[in-house]
Amino acid sequence: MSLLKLDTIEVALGGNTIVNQVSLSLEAGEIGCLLGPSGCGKTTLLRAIAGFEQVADGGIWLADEQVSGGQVRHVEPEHRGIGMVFQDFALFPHLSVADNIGFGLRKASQGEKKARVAELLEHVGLEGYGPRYPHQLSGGQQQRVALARALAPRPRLLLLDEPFSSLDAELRESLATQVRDVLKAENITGLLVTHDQQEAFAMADKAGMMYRGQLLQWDTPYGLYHRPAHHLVADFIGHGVLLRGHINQQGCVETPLGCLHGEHFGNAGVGEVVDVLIRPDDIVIDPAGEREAKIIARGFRGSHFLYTAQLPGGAEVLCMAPSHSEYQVGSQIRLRMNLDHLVLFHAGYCTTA
Ligand SMILES: Nc1ncnc2c1ncn2[C@@H]1O[C@H](COP(=O)(O)OP(=O)(O)OP(=O)(O)O)[C@@H](O)[C@H]1O
Repeated sequence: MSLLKLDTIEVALGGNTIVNQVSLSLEAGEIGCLLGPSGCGKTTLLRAIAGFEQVADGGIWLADEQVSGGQVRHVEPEHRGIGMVFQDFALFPHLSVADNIGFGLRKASQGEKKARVAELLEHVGLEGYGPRYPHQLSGGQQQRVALARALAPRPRLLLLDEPFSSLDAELRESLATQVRDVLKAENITGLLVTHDQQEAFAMADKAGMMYRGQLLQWDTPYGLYHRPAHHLVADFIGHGVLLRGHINQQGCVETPLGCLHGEHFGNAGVGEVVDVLIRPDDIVIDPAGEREAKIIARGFRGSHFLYTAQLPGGAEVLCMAPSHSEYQVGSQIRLRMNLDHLVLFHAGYCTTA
C-alpha cells in the first residue's frame, strides 16, 4: 500500500492551473525528489499535499485515507500527520536546541520528550548540543535542528522544500546523505523539492521532473537519467545532446556518429527520423576510435574535463576525460562509442541536427 498517492491532481491559483494532472506514489519509507525549472509548480504541489492548497480535481491519499479531493472534506494541515522543512526554516531563537526539537511533543511526558530529543540529536549528529541556542550554531547545524524538530512527532510523511539551498555545495551533499540516513532509520517517507540533481540522485528512491505544472516522468533516478521518457527530461537531467538520425532497415540508427546499435527506448520505427540522446559517458576519447572530431570547448569539472567535440558534419557532442589527460581546444581527437542502449525521440526538438 502506498503511503502517499496523488491521482491526477489539479491545483489552480489566481485562475491559472498551476499543477496539472499530476499522479505519483511513494511506498512507506521511500524518498521521492521533485526536480524542474523555476516556477513549474513544485512548491504548489507540496503545499497541496500538506493541505495548504485545495485541489480542483483528482485526489490525495495518505496511507488509505483520502485527505484532498473527491467527496472528502479537505483535511486541515494539522490533521494530516505531515512534517515540513522549508528553505527559510525558522528556529525559535529564545529556545535551546533541545526545546526547539521538543516543541511539537507537548502531549508527551517529560521522560518521553527527553528520550526522543536525545535520540534525534544523535540521529542528526548533534549529541551534546541540546543546551545551546540557535545563534551558537552554524547554518548546517541549524538546518539539522530544523530537521530534528520536524521529525520529533514521528510524522508519517516529511515534506522538504529546498531545505539545503542556502548552504554551500559540500555541506549540501553531506546533509543530503545524512537526511536520507535519518529518514531511513526512522522509517519516514519523504518528498523533497530541489534544484540540485546531485542531491536528488544522492537521496531519492524515486524522482520526477515537473514542467509547466505537469509531471513528465516519475521513476528511479537511474531511469530518469538513462531512460528519459520525454525530450525535456533528457535535456534537463544531466548533460547530453540530441543528435538527429534515422532508423535504417536493419534497425540501426544512422547518425553523424555512425550507425548506432543497441536496444531502443522510445517508440520509433524503421525509416523514421529520430533524435538520439547521447550522454558524455556514451563516448570515449580513444586514439583508436572510429570517428574523428575536434575539441571546440571544454569545462574543468575537478576530476574530469567536459569537452564539446564537433564532428566533421558540424554536429556537436559532449564527452568526458579524466583531468590528467588534458586536450586543448582545437585538438583533433578520435571517438569510440560506448552505448548499451539508445534513447530515441521523434525528431523535431534537436538543436544540433
Ligand atoms: N498565490 C498564487 N497565485 C497565483 N499564482 C501563483 C501563486 N503562487 C504561485 N503562483 C504561480 O505558480 C507557479 C508555480 O509556482 P511554484 O512556487 O509552485 O513553483 P516552483 O516550481 O516551486 O518554483 P521555484 O523552483 O522557483 O521555487 C508560478 O508561476 C507562480 O508565479
